[in-house]
Amino acid sequence: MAQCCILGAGNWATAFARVLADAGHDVTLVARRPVIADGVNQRHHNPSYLSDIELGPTVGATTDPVRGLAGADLVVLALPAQHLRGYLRHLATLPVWRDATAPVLSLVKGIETGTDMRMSEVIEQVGGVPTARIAVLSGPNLAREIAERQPSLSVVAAREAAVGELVQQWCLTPSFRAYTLDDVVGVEIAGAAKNVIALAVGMGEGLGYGHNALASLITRGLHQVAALGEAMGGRRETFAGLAGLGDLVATCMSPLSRNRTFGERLGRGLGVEEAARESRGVAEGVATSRAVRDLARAYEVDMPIVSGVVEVLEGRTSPAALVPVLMQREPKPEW
Ligand SMILES: NC(=O)C1=CN([C@@H]2O[C@H](COP(=O)(O)OP(=O)(O)OC[C@H]3O[C@@H](n4cnc5c(N)ncnc54)[C@H](O)[C@@H]3O)[C@@H](O)[C@H]2O)C=CC1
Ligand SMILES: O=C(CO)COP(=O)(O)O
Repeated sequence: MAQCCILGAGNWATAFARVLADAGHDVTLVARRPVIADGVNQRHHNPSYLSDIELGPTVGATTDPVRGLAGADLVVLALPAQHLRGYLRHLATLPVWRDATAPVLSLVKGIETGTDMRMSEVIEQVGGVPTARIAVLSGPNLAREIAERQPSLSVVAAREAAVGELVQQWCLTPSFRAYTLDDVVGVEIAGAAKNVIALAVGMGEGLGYGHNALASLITRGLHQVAALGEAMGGRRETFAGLAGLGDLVATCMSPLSRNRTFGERLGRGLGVEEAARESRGVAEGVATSRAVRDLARAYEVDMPIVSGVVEVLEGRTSPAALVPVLMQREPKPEW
C-alpha cells in the first residue's frame, strides 16, 4: 500500500483518487478550497466535482500541500496546464517538496503558452524534479467514466522504466489498466494536441455536419499531430496507441469532453467568453492551441486544423469560414 498525494481536486483528481483508492492505496487530495477538503473528509464526496461519487474512507483531503506531501510515496499533479508553473514555484519553496524522492506523475494535458514547454519540462525546470522521477499518464480517460468504474485503459510514460512500472502497478484496478511506454514526448504531445483537434471537431458538430466530416477531421488531425510529435522526437506508433488515437477518439466523440463541447458552442455561434463561462472545468485546448501552433511553426510541420482553431479563438475568422479554407487547400497525396 502506498501513500499518494494528488495536487489538485478537480474532475480528474477526484476520479484518479478513486482509482488509487480502488488499487488499495491511501490518498490525500490537496484542494484550494476548505469546502472541498471538508466534504471529502466528512462526507467522502467532493462537493464541487463529480459530487455524486463516493470516495470511501481511504481518500482524505487537505488545503495544505505540506500535509498532503508528508510521507507521500507517489505525488500526482492534476492541475490546469497554464497554472502548473505558478503552483510548482510555490512547491519549490517547501522543504517537504525539495527533499522528496517519490515519483511525480503528471495527469496534465497541455502545453505552456509563452514558453511552449511540455508539462514534464515545466516540472523539471520549475519544480526541480529530475527527469528520472517523472512519469506522465494519458489515454482515453474521461473522468466521469473512470469515476463510475467503467473499464478504461491508459498509458504511463517514463524515461526510467522502473518508475513507469511502479506507477503502472500502483494504478491497476479491476476497471483501470495502464500500459507502460518510454515515449514521454509523444505521450505529452498527443495528450495536449488532441484537445485542439477536439475543439475543431466540436465546431464541426456545432455547424451541424455529419460523421464523414467529423471522422475526416479526426483522421487528418491525428496525422498532423503525429507529424509534430515525431518532429519533436516522439515515436510514430505512440500516436496509433491509447495516448494518440485512443484519446483523440474519446475526446472528439464524447459529449463529456469539455474541449469538444467548447468547440460545439463556438460552432453554434457563441463567442469564446460565453463558451468559457459555460464550461464544466478547464478546456485545455483553448490556451494550448497557440502553443501547438507555435511548435508547428518552429518544427516546420503543417498543421492547418490547429492554425484554423487559433484563428477562430482569436476572433479572426468563424468556424463556418474555416470550412472552405480547409477544403480548398492545394490537392496532395494522403501520406
Ligand atoms: N477531466 C478529465 O476527464 C481529464 C482531465 N485531464 C487533464 O487533467 C488536468 C486537470 O483537469 P481537470 O481536473 O478536469 O480540471 P478541473 O477544471 O476539473 O479542475 C482543476 C483543478 O485545479 C485547481 N486549480 C485551478 N487553478 C489552480 C491554481 N492556480 N493553483 C492551484 N490549483 C488550481 C482547481 O481548483 C481544480 O481543483 C487538465 O490538464 C486536463 O486536461 C486529463 C484526463 C482526463
Ligand atoms: O482528456 C480527456 C479525456 O481523455 C478529457 O477531455 P476534456 O478535457 O475535453 O474533458
